[in-house]
Amino acid sequence: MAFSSYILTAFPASGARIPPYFHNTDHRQRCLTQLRSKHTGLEKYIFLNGLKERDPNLFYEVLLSNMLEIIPILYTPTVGDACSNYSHIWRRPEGLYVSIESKGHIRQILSTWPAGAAGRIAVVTDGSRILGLGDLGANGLPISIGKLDLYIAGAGIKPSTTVPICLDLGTNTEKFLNDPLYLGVRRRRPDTAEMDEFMKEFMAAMRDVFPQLLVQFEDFSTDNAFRYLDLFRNQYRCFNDDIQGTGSVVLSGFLNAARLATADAGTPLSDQRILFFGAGSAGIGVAKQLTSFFTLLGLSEEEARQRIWTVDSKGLITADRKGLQEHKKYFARTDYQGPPLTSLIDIVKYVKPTALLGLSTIRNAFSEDVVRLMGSLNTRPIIFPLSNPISLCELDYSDAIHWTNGSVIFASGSPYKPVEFEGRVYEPGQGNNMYIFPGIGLGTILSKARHVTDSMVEQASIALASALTEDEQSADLIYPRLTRIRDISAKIALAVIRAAQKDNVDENTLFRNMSDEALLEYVGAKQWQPPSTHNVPRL
Ligand SMILES: NC(=O)c1ccc[n+]([C@@H]2O[C@H](COP(=O)([O-])OP(=O)(O)OC[C@H]3O[C@@H](n4cnc5c(N)ncnc54)[C@H](O)[C@@H]3O)[C@@H](O)[C@H]2O)c1
Ligand SMILES: O=C(O)C[C@H](O)C(=O)O
Ligand SMILES: [Mg+2]
Repeated sequence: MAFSSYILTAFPASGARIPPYFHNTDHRQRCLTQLRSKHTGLEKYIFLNGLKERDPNLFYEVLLSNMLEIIPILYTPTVGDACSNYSHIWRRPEGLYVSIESKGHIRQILSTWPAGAAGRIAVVTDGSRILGLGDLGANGLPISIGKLDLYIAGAGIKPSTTVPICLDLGTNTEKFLNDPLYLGVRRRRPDTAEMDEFMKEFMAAMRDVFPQLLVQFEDFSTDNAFRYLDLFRNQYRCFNDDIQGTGSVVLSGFLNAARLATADAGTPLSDQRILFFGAGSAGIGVAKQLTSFFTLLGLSEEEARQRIWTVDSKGLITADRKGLQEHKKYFARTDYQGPPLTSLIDIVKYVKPTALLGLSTIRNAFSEDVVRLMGSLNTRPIIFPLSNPISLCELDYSDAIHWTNGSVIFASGSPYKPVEFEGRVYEPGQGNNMYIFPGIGLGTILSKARHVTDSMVEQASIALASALTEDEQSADLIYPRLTRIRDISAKIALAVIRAAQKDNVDENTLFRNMSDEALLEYVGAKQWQPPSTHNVPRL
């Protein structure tokens, strides 16, 4: 709906109440000025939320033309504040809550969603590990909404086909249970048996109500993230963003980073030694995906595994450790003899990594001595502090540049600003799954892939890595600039569709005979654009 017709619908007989020169002004600019007048990120988030409610098309138009400014508000880092405070800032219903108390009649709850069978993509969280902020319970909904805004802005998914969902299964965070304004059910989280029953009913009901839906699991605590991905990935059209999306985006950045590092050092690409600090769903998801970096170069799975080391809160993960969680076993080292290695600096001295990746939620864990050591071991050290939001990031960009004299190849999970050092401006990368999931979603939806296969995720990664322009390459970037995300998502979608075809999971086989060029054009044409509002001033 154009803005002027929106005004007339929202305020019948408002003709005379619209200021006489309103149409001579650019209302998008007015919105931006109002946004910029807010002092805190949370106030900006609340303002944007109100704008979206008043006029969704205008909201998306403003978002699309100001992505660099607005994405960090709707998404990491500010969405972290929005989640932490959601029970207090809540203003209106904007997503679907499915409560554990609805077990037995989940289908009826899902059927209340207005778009019904039109739903194509749902982001589902249970709020148990929102970013690195822990168990936020029913406050987790904004993460689903923020991801879907990226689907809309970044891939051109039609807003009315998106379904943001928060599963309200209780919380183990005492503070919320004692907060009179807390919006969720007041109970602790269920045990595995009760949660399994709930999840199985939920997924079956989702398919009944939304037959064409792709489900993105988001920010489930690590054990459940792996558990439900394993349980459902061959049965439903679904994927886990923290495991697979993050794996894919980091592989992509790593392909470009390793090329840069080895070109400068004159060493073989396959000589990479990768150290993971943090071994949860994200750390292990990325580590598994990074084995493809080596297998794509012709190494065996076993050789790839040997080039990866993992660290958790107890130190270097070794196979002899008692009670090791299942997901940590694959990368547990069998070749380390000696007392447990617990401090990061000792681990770096022992491993001599070419790359250090952080998915630990520990702020500033990459201390000056660690970063300087990485700089002395490598001509171009690869350091990716990937924990979100920024308040939990392992290393600030400015420190990374200063402590390595500008030699670092850097990507963080949340955005940093460029840094000037000794007369040169350095641009950070953002290694965030937001570059990948919109394209994976778009490709999966268009091809109606029955499942999201490993090769769809891997090809998405390669497509992203190959999307750098000459200009971006000459600036030493490892990810494309975010302003190009729509084009990039279309290219990723193309790669995902081709992989779905190879794996024979594409229910829509119409694209099989189309050339890449024609298919890319088709995908681009499918991307939703907000209908332009009244914005061109009539002067
Ligand atoms: N950049 C991205 O796109 C992206 C994607 C997904 C997750 N993440 C971020 O990754 C982080 C981790 O997510 P997760 O789901 O794996 O969480 P998690 O809680 O399961 O994992 C955290 C890991 O860090 C380890 N750890 C904790 N304290 C430590 C310490 N003092 N020293 C060493 N290791 C320590 C834990 O043992 C665990 O293995 C979060 O901050 C999340 O926001 C980023
Ligand atoms: O949400 C993000 O910014 C990335 C990722 O999914 C995370 O959990 O941190
Ligand atoms: Mg996440």
